[in-house]
Amino acid sequence: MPKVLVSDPIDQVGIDILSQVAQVDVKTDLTREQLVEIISEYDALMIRSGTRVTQEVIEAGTQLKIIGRAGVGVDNVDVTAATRKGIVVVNSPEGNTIAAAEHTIAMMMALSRYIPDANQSVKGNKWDRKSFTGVEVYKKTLGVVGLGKIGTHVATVAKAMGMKLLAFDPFISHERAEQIGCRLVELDVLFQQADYITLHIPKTAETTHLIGAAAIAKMKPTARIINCARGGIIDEAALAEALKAGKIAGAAIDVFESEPLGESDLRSLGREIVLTPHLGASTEEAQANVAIDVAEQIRDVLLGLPARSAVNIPGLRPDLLEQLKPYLQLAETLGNLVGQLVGGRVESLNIGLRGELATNQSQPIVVAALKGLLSHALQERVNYVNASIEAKERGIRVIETRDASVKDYTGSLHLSAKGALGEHSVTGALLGDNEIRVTSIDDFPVNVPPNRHMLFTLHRDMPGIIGNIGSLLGRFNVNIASMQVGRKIVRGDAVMVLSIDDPLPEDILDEIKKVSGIRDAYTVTL
Ligand SMILES: NC(=O)C1=CN([C@@H]2O[C@H](COP(=O)(O)OP(=O)(O)OC[C@H]3O[C@@H](n4cnc5c(N)ncnc54)[C@H](O)[C@@H]3O)[C@@H](O)[C@H]2O)C=CC1
Ligand SMILES: O=C(O)C(=O)COP(=O)(O)O
Repeated sequence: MPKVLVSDPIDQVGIDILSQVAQVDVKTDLTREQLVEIISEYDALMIRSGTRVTQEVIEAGTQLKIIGRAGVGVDNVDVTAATRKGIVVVNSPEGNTIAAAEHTIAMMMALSRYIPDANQSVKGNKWDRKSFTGVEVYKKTLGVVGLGKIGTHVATVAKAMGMKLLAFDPFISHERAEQIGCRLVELDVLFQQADYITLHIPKTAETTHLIGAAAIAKMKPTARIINCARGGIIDEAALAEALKAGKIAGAAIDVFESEPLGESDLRSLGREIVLTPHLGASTEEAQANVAIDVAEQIRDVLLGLPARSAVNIPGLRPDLLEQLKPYLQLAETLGNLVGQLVGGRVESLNIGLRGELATNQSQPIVVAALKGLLSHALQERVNYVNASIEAKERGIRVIETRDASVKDYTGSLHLSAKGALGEHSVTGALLGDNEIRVTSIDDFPVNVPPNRHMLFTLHRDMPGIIGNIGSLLGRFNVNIASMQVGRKIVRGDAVMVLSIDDPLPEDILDEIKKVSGIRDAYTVTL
């Protein structure tokens, strides 16, 4: 039974799903050293934002197949290191959207009405009404930085509260922003005009310290900033300084440069700051959502199925994945086949997408073909995660061509590989019931289902060859399951494709090559 380590607090519903297929160990207080020490026992790791999955952890995780982040941000995972090792990293892109957006609105209101300090005052047996006169958000301008899933929900709710909306997001169109009711502006304009600024962007090199002294200097003295996205997008020292000096009116912060928050000037500020310990996703509903979402993906991957929200498998959107699954299988099979026909090092792979396939997103198909191509050499070390990197590192040139006009099958795939030992091509298509058919070998037409063990010959189309090969295999007790010949012209060159029940030993292959009229012979194991 596979083993899953859960190293952050996860809703029980997720543990229950995992327990159906794996031994689940919940250990939420591990030190970095302890994690590195035990991770080699595990096939999967399930985390939230608390566990740092460093390169060291990934290197030590020799059995790891998947890292599941029960939430959105994967900045605590070295995704590059995981990708290199073929470890799938999955998250739950939508499970906590509402929770994070509602926390943002709660923070905005708490900040505007000084609720945390007023609450503390009453609990401290005071009845102070003077110190907590707040401000309304109605008719104020909210600047949303990052109009993705959370930013959009925040904007929608804020609009219903009567706020005017500005947004900055270089990856969103004006039309999309308008649909949400936001005016898309440059960041400086947002800084200058907004009464409230809320951040909903990932932390990247570009967004680190996006809000520092220079940005704050552009803001209104009445501006209030909310960060429920990621620590480090705000320069905390500059923020504390600006609040102390009254350069802006307030800040509500859920996420910090270093978590848990250590000694910080932010702690010593008064009612102008509201701090929560990374609670954006902490609702019962969100925790159930993300636990189910990620546990199901871990379960699927452990069962050999694809994950629906892998962050390091390029181009595999869940809806597309479902639609493309049979074609991915086709691409992988043909990649594997052509890779073995070429043998040795492959220099280039031409991928021809025809018919319906030419109109689809090609990246997953390309990845599947590369996975197949490399699988003979790399076995289980290559998967959908690292196939592109492995191919690139081997210097394999990938060329894609599309031809939607080919109509012989709904969609067909033509792979042509060139290597140090020669060049070969295969074409394949799916029948109505998604059964794979190889429809050409080296441009000779055939119609064969792939078989675990196959023998291909290139020979002169002349009487006696088929009989000779048949009796030679018979002599060596090799059972033929099916046989087909493809030729372009009578008495020209031809290919023979034999499905055989057992692998063909090398010495028999050498015998076959000696048969008169045989130009070449290849065995393939799929
Ligand atoms: N406090 C908490 O507990 C939680 C925090 N989060 C964080 O909230 C953030 C947003 O999450 P989602 O809305 O789900 O992500 P998303 O991917 O749907 O949206 C992010 C948006 O940021 C935009 N963006 C990227 N770089 C940008 C830049 N340099 N300037 C402006 N816009 C940029 C993207 O175009 C995208 O529209 C993430 O950092 C996530 O980790 C998410 C859930 C809970
Ligand atoms: O989903 C995210 O990005 C979050 O920040 C939530 O973090 P958490 O799972 O609550 O540690």
